[in-house]
Amino acid sequence: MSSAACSLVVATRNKKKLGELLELLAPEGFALQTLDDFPQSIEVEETGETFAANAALKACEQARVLKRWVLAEDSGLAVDALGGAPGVYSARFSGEGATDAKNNALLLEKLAHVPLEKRGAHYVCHAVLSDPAGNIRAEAVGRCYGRILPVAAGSGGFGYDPLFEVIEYHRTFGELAPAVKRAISHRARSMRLMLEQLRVLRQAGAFA
Ligand SMILES: O=P(O)(O)OP(=O)(O)OP(=O)(O)OC[C@H]1O[C@@H](n2cnc3c(O)ncnc32)[C@H](O)[C@@H]1O
Ligand SMILES: [Mg+2]
Repeated sequence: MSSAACSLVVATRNKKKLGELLELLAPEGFALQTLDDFPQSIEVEETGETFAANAALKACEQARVLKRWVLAEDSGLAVDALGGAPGVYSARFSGEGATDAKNNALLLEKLAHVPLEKRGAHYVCHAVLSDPAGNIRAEAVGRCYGRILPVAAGSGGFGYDPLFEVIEYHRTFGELAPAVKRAISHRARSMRLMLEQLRVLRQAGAFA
């Protein structure tokens, strides 16, 4: 499992997301590489209207270029009072030059007059595994439910985490320990389902 041809490329340009994915996948014994290992890796445009479509674009287009197995995910926040927005636009909610701080500020502004009991939201993570030819070989979806607080709490995680209060804990992912996020987040749930499929594929010799 140690040669480059056997390895799995975890494809994301978001360092915080990459950190979480590596922590979830690394203990499972796969030889993981990142886009930093491939100077020829491309920027994939997220032109899809669904998490599934964008995850497929990120995995399959990169796989065709790299000629490697590629795992990618598209994730985001769906807010009930905003009809599911920002959704697939979560990373670019505040437009050109968006940052986590600007996105959070815009979210608070849009929910300014929404009472606490109507601030339900959930994170979604849709993961896709592509083979080196660019064919989808596995998919998995994970969700995590909570609500958007009117004031940020904590500095852990990334993105909307300081505003996202997790239903099970009544704390935001900004406040909760990384180990909790690793156990119950949308990404954790998606990766648990993906890992089941990765193990089956590995057993069948797919990565050999
Ligand atoms: O596309 P890649 O390169 O993977 O990196 P990205 O940050 O653009 O990733 P997405 O397109 O999947 O958009 C995800 C956005 O959704 C939000 N998001 C997703 N998961 C999150 C999490 O665990 N905590 C906080 N915000 C999250 C955050 O704004 C992310 O930038
Ligand atoms: Mg993106």
